[in-house]
Amino acid sequence: MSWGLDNLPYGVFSPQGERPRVGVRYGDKVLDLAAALHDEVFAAPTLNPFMARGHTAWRDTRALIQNKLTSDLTVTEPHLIPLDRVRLHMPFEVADYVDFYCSLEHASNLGRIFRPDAEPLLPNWRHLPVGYHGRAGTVVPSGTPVSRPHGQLGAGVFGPTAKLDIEAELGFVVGVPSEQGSAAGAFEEHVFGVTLVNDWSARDIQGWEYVPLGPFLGKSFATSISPWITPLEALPRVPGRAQDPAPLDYLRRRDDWGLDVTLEVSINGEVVSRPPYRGMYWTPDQMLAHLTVNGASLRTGDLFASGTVSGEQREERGSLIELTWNGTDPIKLTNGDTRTFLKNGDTVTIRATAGEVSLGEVSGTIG
Ligand SMILES: O=C(O)/C=C/C(=O)CC(=O)CC(=O)O
Ligand SMILES: [Ca+2]
Ligand SMILES: [Mg+2]
Repeated sequence: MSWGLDNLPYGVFSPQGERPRVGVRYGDKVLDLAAALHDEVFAAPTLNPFMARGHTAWRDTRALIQNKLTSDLTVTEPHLIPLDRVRLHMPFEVADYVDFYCSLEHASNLGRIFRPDAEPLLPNWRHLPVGYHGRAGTVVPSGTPVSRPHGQLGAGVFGPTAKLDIEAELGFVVGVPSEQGSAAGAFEEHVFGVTLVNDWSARDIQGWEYVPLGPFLGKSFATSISPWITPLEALPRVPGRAQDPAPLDYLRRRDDWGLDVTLEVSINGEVVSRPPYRGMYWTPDQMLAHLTVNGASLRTGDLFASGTVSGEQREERGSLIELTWNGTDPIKLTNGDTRTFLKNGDTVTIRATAGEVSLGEVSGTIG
């Protein structure tokens, strides 16, 4: 069965007329954890209090749920609610949101497009995972409509963006906070799980505003995440991609944190790309080490995303600016339509799987 015992992602749901609370997805049902486990932490309308409990509690709870769904199934059955009878909500309260730029292929493609006369990769790129601070307050759950942003598109030009784009990414959710000091080597201790991220981007606003401080209003209007947070334990890990030059010691990989996840991007129901996470140059443990190396502390609910996932092939690119080469080479859809950037009414859905494990989907319609 899909969404089986090896999957069990966490989310926040409410049956009609009832209060939002924490549940686990099992098949096409959601297990009401407060009722099934008699633990008030799951009566909260966000995952934050449970995520703050830490790695041992996460592991024990997962084992307990697996047990409730097998040997104790008759007792548990009444607490399984069909998904079509519930609403899904924002799964956690986002503390800070940071976005990295970890795909070598994506960074090279964007360099070629934005800076055609320079080397595609900037000199720092292979030495550190480049990132920027995003806007936590505009991270929204899947299904939230996305309004086309207005802004400056060039000198003296103001209007709606003509280059509304997507970025298919994985996001990592921090459960356990840290005091000032590096969290290098402590990924499993701090990071609770993984969500899907669509980092909507207005390329014309971005291209005009971003020098020299990086993305600002071109990306801060909305960032969508999937409703189910997949525990790290559910995800198959693989060795990270080889790195040249060898990174500094604080960025040295102490473990295999490559993740064998394949994303799938659809526009109006038609698949346009399948970006492979496995080939990402910088791995999640390196992002966490870099994020904290200056002493910055972590809070429960911090979200750090991988940056756009793009592979070597055209049909593996995780943004429209790459898929259409900044609009010069439109995508042809099977109904005869073409797309450069998004039109009003378009729905973009990003799904992801890791073997048998589904990470669900994040979807948004341009309204
Ligand atoms: O290279 C640039 O100037 C711009 C890069 C991006 O827009 C990418 C970004 O936001 C990070 C990512 O998603 O990889
Ligand atoms: Ca991004
Ligand atoms: Mg964004």
